[in-house]
Amino acid sequence: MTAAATVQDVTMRFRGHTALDGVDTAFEEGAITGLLGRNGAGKTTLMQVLTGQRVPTSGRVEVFGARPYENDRVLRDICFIKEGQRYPDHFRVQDAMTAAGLFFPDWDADLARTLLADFDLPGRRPIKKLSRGMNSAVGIIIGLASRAPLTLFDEPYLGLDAVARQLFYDRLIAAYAEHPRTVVLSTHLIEEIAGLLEHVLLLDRGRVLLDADAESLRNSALTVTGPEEAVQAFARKHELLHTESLAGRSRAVIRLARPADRGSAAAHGLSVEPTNLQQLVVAMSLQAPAARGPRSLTPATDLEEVS
Ligand SMILES: Nc1ncnc2c1ncn2[C@@H]1O[C@H](COP(=O)(O)OP(=O)(O)OP(=O)(O)O)[C@@H](O)[C@H]1O
Repeated sequence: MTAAATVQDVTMRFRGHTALDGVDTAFEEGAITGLLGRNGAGKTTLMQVLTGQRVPTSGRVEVFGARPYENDRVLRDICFIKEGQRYPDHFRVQDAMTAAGLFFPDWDADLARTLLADFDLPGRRPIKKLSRGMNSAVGIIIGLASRAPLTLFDEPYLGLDAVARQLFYDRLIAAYAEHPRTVVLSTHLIEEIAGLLEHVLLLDRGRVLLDADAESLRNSALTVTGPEEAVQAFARKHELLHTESLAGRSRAVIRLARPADRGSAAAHGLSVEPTNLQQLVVAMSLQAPAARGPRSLTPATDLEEVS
């Protein structure tokens, strides 16, 4: 794979708190990666180090072959859309589009115009008078029309209704099909975006819990139901992520040792359903703390100033 961005053993400490803890990963060029994890898992922090907004305490970050910090050549190729994006007070919607057009070398003005109409955004209205959802739509339009080779959306939906979110997903796929680029999308609405993702990076308390392509993930997890003992016998051969039992029957989310083992659940007398991405992420995130034990406190000597 060709990586648009690589993150090597990156740790980011804030005062008394480790937001990223030895993160190793790579973002494949031309793929859509879902950056998932519970509140405080480190998603925004990872996006900040990728976009040169923060320098990690240790480790190495490269985007398009170079460090992103204060590197204009690299930063021009990155668009980072955050939740609740702020704009200068006097900006109208059209001013935000014009400013973005000046900044991004690959800006697609036609696409921006089409998207303004799609999202029903009045170009002349001051941004500070927009509703919360309309404000989010401005960011989404800039992200899509930037055609930036690395585009990151950090939970960009604040206040966006279901119709507008669907519009975002549809337009993202269309824009991506026309001009493939590297997209990183962080969200808690996992099932809504599951179908868009080619890769999944799941963080938990600053560490990578899962880094896998979406297709193999879909094939590797399943939910089985049956007599408690039969479920346990099956689970012992694989990885048990989550289980609930009632009156001698169990339902378990399992990560298979090998995708080919999928059929063997029926041989154990179990009924099988597919596990969706959200169930898998929830099961893995719930399991993680017990497996790892409590996070140790950061030594005082390692503290970093909080900005
Ligand atoms: N400037 C800062 N100073 C101190 N701690 C910080 C700072 N920025 C982030 N953190 C802490 O780092 C951890 C990771 O935060 P981050 O915003 O990256 O999480 P997240 O996965 O994006 O969460 P959410 O899904 O809630 O947006 C949190 O515990 C947060 O409180």
